[in-house]
Amino acid sequence: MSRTPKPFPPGDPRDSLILTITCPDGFGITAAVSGFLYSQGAFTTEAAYYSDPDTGRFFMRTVFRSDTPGLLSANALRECFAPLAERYGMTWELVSARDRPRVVIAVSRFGHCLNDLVHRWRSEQLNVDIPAILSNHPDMAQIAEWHGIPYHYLPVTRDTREAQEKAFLKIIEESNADLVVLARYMQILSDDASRILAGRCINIHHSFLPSFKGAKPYHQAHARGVKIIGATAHYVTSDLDEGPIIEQEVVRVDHKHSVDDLVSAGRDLETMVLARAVRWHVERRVMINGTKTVIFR
Ligand SMILES: Nc1nc2c(c(=O)[nH]1)N[C@@H](CN(C=O)c1ccc(C(=O)N[C@@H](CCC(=O)O)C(=O)O)cc1)CN2
Repeated sequence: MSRTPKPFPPGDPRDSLILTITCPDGFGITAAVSGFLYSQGAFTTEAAYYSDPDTGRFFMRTVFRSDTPGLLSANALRECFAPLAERYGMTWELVSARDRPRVVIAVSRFGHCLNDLVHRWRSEQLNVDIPAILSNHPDMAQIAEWHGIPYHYLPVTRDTREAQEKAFLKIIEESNADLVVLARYMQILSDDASRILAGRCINIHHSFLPSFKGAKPYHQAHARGVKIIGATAHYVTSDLDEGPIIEQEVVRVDHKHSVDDLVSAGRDLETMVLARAVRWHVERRVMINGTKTVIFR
């Protein structure tokens, strides 16, 4: 099939398919994938690769138009691509940019991250659906009600922790959630919950990890006399605040800042960092690489 090199007419970027791949590194991977896409009549609009010398893993993200003449459907492409993927030991995913991941948000008493994410959803900055908001406090119910999102108040005490988490997970399952966001949700998930949600639960920690893990990081930072504070979005694992980091941001502080001043200075960092992490995750730009991540921004 001969084609004169000419650009494909511009269209809606949401009429695209996103192929993400990770596999053991080696020769010919990009050629094999690009050759496959070319043979299928795909018009590539974005491609990124990373070869990690430490882990010997290769990472690839390719975006191509889904509306080129003769291109197979996503399901048919998946069937055709599977043998090649098998040959290279690929872990891969092919999704449509039009897909709207279902995101359940969990919050406790600080609503700035929740409010920011819901606003970004409402203003179509985030191509997601939010089927539920969960909380161990009633404080944020009005935000949910205003936006017509079901709010599940799941109070927790030391004695009810196990039952509360069971209810938490049941709502996530019944919501068919693709992603869970802990938007300042101040409860530690059990090892079981962390395993169930592995790779699809993002937490915003209000410090520049690995400094000041755990509870009250601003109090810890103030006591230490730090000159910067930060926020970190990371995947949740059973090791508290040690999951693969997705995004971080920092701001300068000094001796004049009280703990409350640190909390205020950190608030906008937290919302910005979490919003970036959620957007990159739903756009399939984040790939887990052992204890770290590769981010194709
Ligand atoms: N399994 C995991 N669960 C959670 C993680 C994680 O990385 N792995 N991140 C935390 C968020 N977090 C800091 O960002 C955090 C939240 C809560 C605590 C904590 O000590 N909580 C106390 C109760 C506090 C309260 O009721 O106000 C507790 O759970 O006993 C530390 C760090 C979210 N979960």
